[in-house]
Amino acid sequence: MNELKSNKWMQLPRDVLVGSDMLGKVADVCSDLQLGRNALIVTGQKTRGIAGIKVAEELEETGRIVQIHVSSSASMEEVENVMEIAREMDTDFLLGVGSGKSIDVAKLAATRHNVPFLSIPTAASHDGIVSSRASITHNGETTSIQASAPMAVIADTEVIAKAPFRLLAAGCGDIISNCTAVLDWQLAHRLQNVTFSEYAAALASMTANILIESADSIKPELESSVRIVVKALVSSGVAMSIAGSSRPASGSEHMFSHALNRIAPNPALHGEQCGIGTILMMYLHGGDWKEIRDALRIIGAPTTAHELGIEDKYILQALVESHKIRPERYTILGTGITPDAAEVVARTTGVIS
Ligand SMILES: NC(=O)c1ccc[n+]([C@@H]2O[C@H](COP(=O)([O-])OP(=O)(O)OC[C@H]3O[C@@H](n4cnc5c(N)ncnc54)[C@H](O)[C@@H]3O)[C@@H](O)[C@H]2O)c1
Ligand SMILES: O=P(O)(O)OC[C@@H](O)CO
Ligand SMILES: [Zn+2]
Repeated sequence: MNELKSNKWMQLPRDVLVGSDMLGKVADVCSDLQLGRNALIVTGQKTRGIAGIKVAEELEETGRIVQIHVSSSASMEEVENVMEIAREMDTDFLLGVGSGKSIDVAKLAATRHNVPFLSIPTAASHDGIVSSRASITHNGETTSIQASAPMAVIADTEVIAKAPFRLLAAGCGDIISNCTAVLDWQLAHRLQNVTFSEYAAALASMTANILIESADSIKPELESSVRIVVKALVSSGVAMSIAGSSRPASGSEHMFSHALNRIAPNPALHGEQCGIGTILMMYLHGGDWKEIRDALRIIGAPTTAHELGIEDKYILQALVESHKIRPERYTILGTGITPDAAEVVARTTGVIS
């Protein structure tokens, strides 16, 4: 079935807060959304101290009962653990406080337990902070599962600016990947009559282009840089909601990143891999891959396998196998590229040397 035809329900966050000291607004947001008394926070080992405890305290001050669960992985087992705790404490809502993994676990557990979910990222490393999808590992395979969109996104720019800059640069890679995702979507529309949304595609492309033009404003430890990136991630998330699919923000470059996650012994960050995937796939599209590479370089995101910390052989293997990741999603990779063609694209773009 056409992956987009059945999706006519656009789910968007109701409240989006981006700015300094926004963690202090969490109780106001819960009151605004009339969220009830029992709250379950899913956070990470590191991010518990960075934001998890502060969020719990803010909620407790307004008389709410709060439980914190520290999650170590984005696995289905963890989602089930969290659902069990949610049942036991009869939680009214969940909060994902931390990086992508904590947010995904909380998002899917909340969806399955049928309660609202708030997304409180401590890093702006990808657009999952706002999307209605959760990337969860099950039996060794990571799949992107449909979930409810967060009721609210609370992005504290002060907290995010203190996170390692590598995470913010990765978020930029995830946004820039909209460039090839939209080209792939247009191609699939022309060749396979896949449903295409002009609005979603225009929003996704515009978001990536604004970020490319602002590349020299993305600097470490600056809240103004964080604001640019978070707004772009929100915008990409809205594009996916309009489309009812990740199509406007995920094409062949994401398939390359997903393939690397399967193949490379130590994969890099999602957004870093997608950024390099965008250079490679833009070359295959015959587009301006140098513009993509230069923007990533200015930002300080990796543009080579060496900077990614992944051996050249895994890059080549991932390129050859990327088309198998999501066979129903037609992209520039078509039915796959040969090992020698993979070597040409990777060497010409300087991804491998
Ligand atoms: N749901 C979606 O639509 C979607 C989209 C893209 C990626 N993902 C998934 O998200 C996950 C990747 O997320 P990620 O890139 O955030 O990586 P991650 O969740 O592995 O986090 C990376 C590291 O950043 C640290 N961190 C976060 N905030 C910090 C801070 N303020 N200070 C110091 N350290 C901090 C974490 O502790 C962690 O060690 C993957 O599982 C991926 O599949 C989901
Ligand atoms: O559907 P996927 O490929 O998981 O993509 C979602 C998100 O990473 C897009 O930026
Ligand atoms: Zn992504």
